[in-house]
This record gives sequence, structure tokens and C-alpha cells, in this order.
Amino acid sequence: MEGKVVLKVEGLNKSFGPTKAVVDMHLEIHPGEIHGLIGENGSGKSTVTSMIAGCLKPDSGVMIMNGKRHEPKSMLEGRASGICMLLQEKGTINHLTISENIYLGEENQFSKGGIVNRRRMNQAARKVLESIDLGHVEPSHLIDELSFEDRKLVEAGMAMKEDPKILIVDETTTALSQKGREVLYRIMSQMKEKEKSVIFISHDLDELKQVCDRVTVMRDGAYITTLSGEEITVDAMRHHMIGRDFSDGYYRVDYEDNYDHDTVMLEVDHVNLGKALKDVSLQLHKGEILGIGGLTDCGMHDLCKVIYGLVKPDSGEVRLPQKEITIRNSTQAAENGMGYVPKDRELEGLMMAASIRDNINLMSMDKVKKGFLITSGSTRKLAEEQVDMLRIKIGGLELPVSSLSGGNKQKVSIAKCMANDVQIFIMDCPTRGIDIGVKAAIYCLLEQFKAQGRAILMISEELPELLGMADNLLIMKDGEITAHIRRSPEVSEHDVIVKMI
Ligand SMILES: Nc1ncnc2c1ncn2[C@@H]1O[C@H](COP(=O)(O)OP(=O)(O)OP(=O)(O)O)[C@@H](O)[C@H]1O
Repeated sequence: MEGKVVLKVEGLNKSFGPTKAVVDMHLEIHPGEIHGLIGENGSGKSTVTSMIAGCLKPDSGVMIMNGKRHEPKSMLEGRASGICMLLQEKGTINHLTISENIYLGEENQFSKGGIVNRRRMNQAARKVLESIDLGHVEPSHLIDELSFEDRKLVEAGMAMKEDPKILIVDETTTALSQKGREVLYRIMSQMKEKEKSVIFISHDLDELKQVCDRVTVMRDGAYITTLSGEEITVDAMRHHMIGRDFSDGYYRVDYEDNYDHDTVMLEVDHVNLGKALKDVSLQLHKGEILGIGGLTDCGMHDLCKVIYGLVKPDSGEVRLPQKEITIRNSTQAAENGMGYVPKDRELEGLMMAASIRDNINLMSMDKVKKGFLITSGSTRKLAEEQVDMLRIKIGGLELPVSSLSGGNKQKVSIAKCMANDVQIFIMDCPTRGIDIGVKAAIYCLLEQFKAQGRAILMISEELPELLGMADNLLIMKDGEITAHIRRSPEVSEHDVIVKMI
């Protein structure tokens, strides 16, 4: 068996101040396998893989790669030893061209007398782009022009050009559409065919079951077990992650028509925005969960931004009929009881350098004011309530949000919204990167909000979530609303997919 191990991790430990992120972890990766690494948010998955990739230095423990000590002191050293990592968040650099990103630090291979031959570099980059189905993209353009999804695929192309022995895919697929996921799955199976290995981090248990040969479960920074072949079932993964059976249903079980059809809380009236949105109209009612689904570039994410006043439409209006207000900007939206959970938490949702307490309180300053004063007691109380409710794993309220794991950042983004008495929620992929326990808690909260007469617009790329939670589901395609599906146990995922593509 020893001969079949490409990477062996033994007794690995890593703490950040008082937080024990990884405790006596062990892991074995075989050549030619896709090895899932799972655990609840903050269980230590990214910390382990960051140490393997050389981004973090272990406090103690041993890593052996192909029989030799593996002690990378940087990500570059990790790469040199054959380990590449795709991160949860953006890993490309703005204001550089696509080819400059792909060949960052390697420009010398295209230079003569100190001058980089851009034509040759672009030609080489074009080949990388073709390998990830982005052959139509012009490598000399700025990377800023690409969508989040395409940037993730460029990163995958950058990693593959290194011909890695181990590819680490950290929660990347949740940010991708089905098409993007398929490109990534193809890359992963190419690795397998070449007897190379993939460490695959995901919260999507069905996806893990489909793609992984073995799955290692972590809990509270420690190794719990490794499942292989037939043992990889959704129930077994849930059980080991949480430490108990998880039998509660995820989604709403009611199918009644139980929202207030007579009270429109939000109205989108013939909105147009460039090529992204074409004559979009919708109404969101009191006590309604309105789902919007479609392929990632169908316009639904742009629609969220227009509704919350972050982007001004070319024509058309967003109104709050109960308040007789037309939304003109996001400040006005927030002041009038709207809350927005963006898809891209790093860019729009949170202030990374500010404390967890400040981020949670950000939208609720009026609520925590005593007279003209904001007391630290009241901001602490509000933040603590949210941290408890969403089970956010933190080392302390005063630590910066940047210190949190990916899923816990997303929870802070939701907590910020929840802390304020929001009446109209605009949620763009609210459960992206969130573990199953908290997902269930969020769905439960959405049901409570609905019962309290609040209104929720939920954009999602996960069909089961839309079908499971929405009273009404609008499907968007090429910037238009093309179908309206009412809540019913009869509707299948297949029925919806047919309308999306
Ligand atoms: N740079 C850091 N500073 C302080 N604490 C950190 C830092 N990085 C990680 N942590 C903490 O270490 C713990 C493990 O985090 P890690 O990112 O490894 O979890 P994860 O399992 O990948 O979570 P997720 O599924 O949410 O991405 C968390 O409590 C996190 O807050």
C-alpha cells in the first residue's frame, strides 16, 4: 500500500492564535484518484490543503511526497514539487491581460534581450484557453473583462499547464455553472487518466458521491474517517461530518398557496440593461419566496444589482409600492428595509479588514443606537446573537473577517443582512459554500421570515434549493424571463432544466 501513496500527511497541526485550525491530521493520497475532503465550515479543509500547497507553514507534523519529505516554504515551491491549487476566491490579478496572468513570472520564456514577445505569449495563452473551452476569448484582453466563472476556468488552465502531480480544487465548483463544472470535471478525469491525483473540496454531497474515489472527513480540525467506493453515500458523509444522523428534511414541506397575493412589496417594471436584461418585470409579494434560476450568464445576477440600486438600469423602474418609492441607489434600498446578500462576498459583501463585529453591525446602526450613541455593548450583543444563530465559527468578534473560512465569511454576509430588520431580502446564491447543517438552518430561517410576512427574492444556481423553497420560480434566459413555474410537488428538476437551456 505504501508504494501506492503519492502524498502522506502525518500528525499535522496548525493554529491561528487561539484557534486550533488543524489538529493531528493525517491523510493519504493515492496516484490516479479523486480524493474528496469534506467537513463543516471552518473544520480545517482549506488550512490542510494550504499547507500541502505551501501557502501555510505547519506548526508541526510531517508530509511525505513520493517517499521524500515535502516541506514547501511557499506556493511557488509547492508548484515546483508538483502541487497546484484552485482557490475558493479569485486567484487572478486585475488590470493584467489574460495572457499576462497565465504567464505571470514566466515571461522570460517569451523574451529576447529583455523584451517580451507578446505575440508569442498570446499564442501560447490561446492554447491554454482552448484547453478549457475558452478558445473564443482573446488572450490580449484584460482579465477584468471575464466573468467570475471564466476567471476560475483560466485559473484551472494555468494550473494544468504546470502538469501537476496533485491538483487541489477548493470549493471551486459552487461558483461555476453546469457548463463550467463540466470543464472542471473533464480536467479532473484527465488527471486521473494520467495517474495524477486530485484533492477535491466541496459541500455538494451528491457531486462528491459522483466524482470521488475516496472521501476523507474532517471535524473540528481533526481526521475522522476515509470512505471509499460504495461507502461514499450522502447519509454516511453527513453522519461523519456532523457526528450524528441528520434526518431532518432540508426544504419546506408545504405546497399551499400561502403568501399574500394582494400586497406587493417589490415591483420590477420593464427593466432593461444593455444586453444583460431585456424588459424584465416581476412582483414580489408579502410572505413570498420568489426564486430566480437560469444559467449563470442569464442575467439573474445583474438583476439583483439593479433591484438593490447598485446598478442603474437603462430604462424601467424598481419600486416599493407599499412605501410609494422608486429605488435609485443602494443607500435608499437599505434605508427602506431591503437587504442584499451578494454572490461575490469578497468584492461586494464584506469589508475584509474590518472586524466581524463591525461587519455584522454595518447595516444596523440605527438599531444599535442608544439616543445618539452607539454603545459597544449593543453592537456586541447584536453580533453575538447572529454568531450563535448562524453558528459562525470565529476566534473572536474583534478579529478581521479575512481570518474566517470561506463558508463562515458567507455566514457573516448573511448575518449582516439578518441583523437589520430587513423586510425584503435580495439573496444571490445565499448558500454558496455553506455546509449542510447551516444550509438547513438558513432554509428554516427563510420559512420563518416568510411566516412573518417578509418577502424573499432568491437567486440560485442550485435547482433543488429553488424547487425546495420557492413559492414561484422564474426562469431567465439571455436576459429575459422565459418561464414562470408555480410551487408544486409535481415539478421535477428535469422540467426546469428544459426551460433553462
Ligand atoms: N489566517 C487565519 N487567521 C485566523 N484564523 C484562521 C485563518 N485561516 C483560517 N482560520 C481559522 O481556522 C479554522 C479553519 O478554517 P478553514 O478555512 O481551514 O476551514 P474550511 O474547512 O476550509 O471551511 P469552509 O468550508 O468554510 O471553507 C477556522 O476557524 C478559521 O476561522
